[in-house]
Amino acid sequence: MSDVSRPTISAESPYLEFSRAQWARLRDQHPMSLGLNDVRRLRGAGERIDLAEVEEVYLPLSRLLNFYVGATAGLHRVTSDFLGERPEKTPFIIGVAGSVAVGKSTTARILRELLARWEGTPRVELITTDGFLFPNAELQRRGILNRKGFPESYDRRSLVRFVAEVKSGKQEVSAPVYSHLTYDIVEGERVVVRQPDVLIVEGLNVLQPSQAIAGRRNTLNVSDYFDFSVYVDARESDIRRWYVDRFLGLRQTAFADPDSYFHRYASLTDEQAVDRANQIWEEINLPNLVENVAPTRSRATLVLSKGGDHGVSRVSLRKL
Ligand SMILES: Nc1ncnc2c1ncn2[C@@H]1O[C@H](COP(=O)(O)OP(=O)(O)O)[C@@H](O)[C@H]1O
Ligand SMILES: CC(C)(COP(=O)(O)O)[C@@H](O)C(=O)NCCC(=O)O
Repeated sequence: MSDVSRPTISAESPYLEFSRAQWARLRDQHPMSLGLNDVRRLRGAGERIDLAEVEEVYLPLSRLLNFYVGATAGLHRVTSDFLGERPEKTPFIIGVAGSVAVGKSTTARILRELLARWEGTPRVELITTDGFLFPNAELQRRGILNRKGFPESYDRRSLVRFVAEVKSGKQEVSAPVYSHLTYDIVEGERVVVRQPDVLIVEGLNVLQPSQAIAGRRNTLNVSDYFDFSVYVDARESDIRRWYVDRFLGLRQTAFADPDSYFHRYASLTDEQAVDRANQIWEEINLPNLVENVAPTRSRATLVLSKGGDHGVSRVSLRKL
């Protein structure tokens, strides 16, 4: 008879499958709760997320990640010993992937706050891959301005170089910045990362495998540097609804700003806005999800499957 308290293991899948209740129970086995400071930090970051969700899903995940960080540091130590080298501290790199509007940024920000509370990882930096999109002028030159978010819209070489430099322990590494307001790379602005304990790299395509390109020697992809990766998953119909809802909300916030690239959307009626959001979804984000993002799900170390209210209903963890 199967034990409902145990995760499901199947010979065909490389994952252990936890129901929400099974995952949440891990918290009791490894006592942990949010302190007042954690709650303050999360609230300060402006997340609308339910605290029970944080306690039951993200807190155990952050604890597990903290164990992985410790174990990976141990592996680096024995390797350095073996090679007779002086051990150097190597940042632990986490990738967060998934569709537009599935909640990658929210997940990444929560993990950042929670990870920073555990011993050994007080310095957690977060970078989003949109900073590595080509500037609009370059996308236009290549005829792919309507392909933002597709793999070819990114300067993948710069992204890989950025992560490789952080991982190699370089003192200061900087990345370009993307503005959702101007819909373009911000000229002259950089975000600087200084030897973090953990770097979270969040973006649509971060789990893409490297592709061997004839005549090119260095074909590594950013995923080759990950120590752990999370894929945030949900039904397409739910993600589309979250996308449309976010678009409707942006009319009162970002679109209302006269500097916004999409200022013209601020005056759309509800019906017009829903139509426009659905159109963008169907022409850009859905094809990208189907062709490029979803196929990378099976490469993740952990998959968070969400229900229609953003609550995580299942957690799949790759077996060791
Ligand atoms: N765990 C969550 N609980 C409640 N709302 C969420 C959660 N995650 C995301 N959202 C909401 O869903 C929308 C998309 O989330 P976001 O993190 O911006 O997605 P992405 O970075 O994948 O485009 C936003 O409106 C966000 O507030
Ligand atoms: C900027 C994005 C490509 C996401 O980039 P990411 O941070 O995942 O690299 C995406 O949010 C976007 O703007 N897509 C274009 C279509 C749209 O407006 O939804």
